[in-house]
Amino acid sequence: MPRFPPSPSQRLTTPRFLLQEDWDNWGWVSLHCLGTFIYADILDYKNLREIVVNNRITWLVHYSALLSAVGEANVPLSRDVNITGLHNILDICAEHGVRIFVPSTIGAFGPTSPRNPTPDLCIQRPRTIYGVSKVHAELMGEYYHHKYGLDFRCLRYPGIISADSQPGGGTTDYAVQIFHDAVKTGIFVCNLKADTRLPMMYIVDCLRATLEMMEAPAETLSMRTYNINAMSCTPEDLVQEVQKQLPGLHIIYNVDPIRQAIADSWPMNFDDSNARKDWGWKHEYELPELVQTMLNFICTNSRLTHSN
Ligand SMILES: NC(=O)C1=CN([C@@H]2O[C@H](COP(=O)(O)OP(=O)(O)OC[C@H]3O[C@@H](n4cnc5c(N)ncnc54)[C@H](O)[C@@H]3O)[C@@H](O)[C@H]2O)C=CC1
Ligand SMILES: CC(=O)[C@H](N)C(=O)O
Repeated sequence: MPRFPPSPSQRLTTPRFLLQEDWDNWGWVSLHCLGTFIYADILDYKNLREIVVNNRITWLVHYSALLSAVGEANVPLSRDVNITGLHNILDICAEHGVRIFVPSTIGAFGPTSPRNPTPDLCIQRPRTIYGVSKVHAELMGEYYHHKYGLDFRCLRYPGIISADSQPGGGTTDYAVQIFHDAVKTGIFVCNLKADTRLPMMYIVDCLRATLEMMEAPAETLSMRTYNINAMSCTPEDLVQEVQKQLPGLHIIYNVDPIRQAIADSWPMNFDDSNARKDWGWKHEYELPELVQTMLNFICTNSRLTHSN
């Protein structure tokens, strides 16, 4: 078990040298203690440009966004953050020769896309402002690549499951919340139907995929935007796996119609064969390992919190 919080010398370690067990145990928590953090508004173009220039940024990973469910609750803010914010970032990167990674999502597809499986190239007509903004990001990034030579790279993530932060207002939030509630109260209220199948991935695989795609030689990339996948599961599958460890877990299904409609329009299975072929993508975590790792992390953290 790594020391937490990391010592000053550990803080100097770059993410690339973190051990697998560090990721498993502390994940982003370790990363949080490694670098300089500057609060910035993605809509403040001048300030962002100053940060990029003053810190000699060469790679920009652009994660700021409003996710699918919160986006539907505030369309103007979502449009500003997800679309205007992206424009700011693309312009700064193009102007200063900065390479850029932007995550897209299964939410970039819609009810008219093939859902089982969903390939990289097919109809994309999402019905959420989140999905529309992500299709826009994919197309704008690819356009800047062809027009200005911007090194734009993009992965469409499935629902990402991680233990060290609270879910951010997405349709796949249930798959994170279940672990916290299972450990804290033993009761979980699920806002999607038991048989809603969606692609999912553990955060460690997601971060590794991101780094591998960013490091892939340009000539291996036949596309600038790739699907990546690990597993595909329903709330029922997840509940059964968690109950193997915590048999007392009680589930109540209380479906949220907005989230359910979004989930019903998203891919059930994600075809990531191009990522596997072009730059060797391979996931490591299947559902049983994911559940075990999540429960270990949350139980250890809650024991530490109670003993402090
Ligand atoms: N978590 C998931 O399952 C998936 C996430 N993604 C993408 O990964 C990225 C990160 O997602 P999460 O960490 O889950 O979401 P999150 O909601 O936890 O984080 C989004 C971040 O954006 C920041 N933000 C919002 N408005 C801002 C502004 N005006 N200026 C600067 N920052 C602002 C928020 O403070 C927050 O830290 C997003 O682009 C999302 O679309 C894609 C697919 C799946
Ligand atoms: C899959 C995503 O993009 C995100 N977690 C959401 O549910 O909005």
